[in-house]
Amino acid sequence: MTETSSPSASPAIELIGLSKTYAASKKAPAKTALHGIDLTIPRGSIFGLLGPNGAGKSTAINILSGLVNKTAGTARIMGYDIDTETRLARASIGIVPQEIAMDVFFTPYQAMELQAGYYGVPKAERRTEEILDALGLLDKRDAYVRQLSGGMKRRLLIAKALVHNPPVLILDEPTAGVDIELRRQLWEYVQVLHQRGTTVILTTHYLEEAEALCDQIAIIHQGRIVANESKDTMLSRMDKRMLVITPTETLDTVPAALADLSAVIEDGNLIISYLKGTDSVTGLLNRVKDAGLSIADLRTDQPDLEDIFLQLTYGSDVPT
Ligand SMILES: Nc1ncnc2c1ncn2[C@@H]1O[C@H](COP(=O)(O)OP(=O)(O)OP(=O)(O)O)[C@@H](O)[C@H]1O
Repeated sequence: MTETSSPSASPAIELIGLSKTYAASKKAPAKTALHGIDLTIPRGSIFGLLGPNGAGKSTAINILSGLVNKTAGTARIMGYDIDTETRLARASIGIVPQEIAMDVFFTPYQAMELQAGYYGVPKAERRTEEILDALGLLDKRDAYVRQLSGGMKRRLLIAKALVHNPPVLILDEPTAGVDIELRRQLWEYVQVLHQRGTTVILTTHYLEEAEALCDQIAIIHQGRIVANESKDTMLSRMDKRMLVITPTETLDTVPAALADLSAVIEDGNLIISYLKGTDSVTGLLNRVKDAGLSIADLRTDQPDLEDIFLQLTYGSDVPT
């Protein structure tokens, strides 16, 4: 194994031209799940990888964990190439899977010890009790996994992913189907890991979760990265507002006098996009009146991360 990279200067994750095409089977034609994606995840970030079902998130994660072979491109974890420095790359990452599939005949303590053995963590360096304690499972250390609640099993999955103290932790849909209290606990623990310097990557369908936790967000859609920016930049798109005007007479097209505005007609309403703090709503209303429209009703709408997400992934009707 050659170790030519310079891990200390490298990002936590670096994907360059990463592609995956699943081969055709009797039941389905070949499917390209990733179209040469480039993605850099900085060290120490809490990074949200968002995308609708089937976008390619699991494929990307499974390539990093070695479950799926890529078709082309390069993937590095903490600077270690998954092809040429496989062992170091694997040791650098912990993955908490979506599915709760566990051997029910082990206790949490035994499950942790087995996992530590799998990663070759020497007995003296194991932190089994410390990790179980951090995840609120110490009092269940000797219970059978089958006796644990769904939330406890999920926490045990996180505990197992931490046995080798990986600098990068990937949580695949960590709070799907989890109650509010457990979600809050998991969020708190993610913050603790973050404060300790762990790079945390999470996939989630809950945009609220990404908004609360992540400092950087990438959106993947049909195997392509369609946005990748800091959360603040993504949220600053929210300076955009929509002025929704219901005219007294139904409109089919934007009046020519308003053609220079960012405006569309939807369900007979005139929707004008503007920037809060930059454009004057009074000025816009005067323009509308000068165009000869009389206003029956009006309101302003604010896009949120959900709108931005839909706009980027479904070409939704949020005006830009
Ligand atoms: N083993 C496989 N064989 C063939 N096609 C696959 C395989 N695994 C995934 N795909 C296809 O590749 C595409 C991407 O799937 P992937 O599971 O990576 O998406 P995802 O973003 O993780 O979705 P989800 O949020 O539903 O888990 C989908 O069209 C999926 O049907």
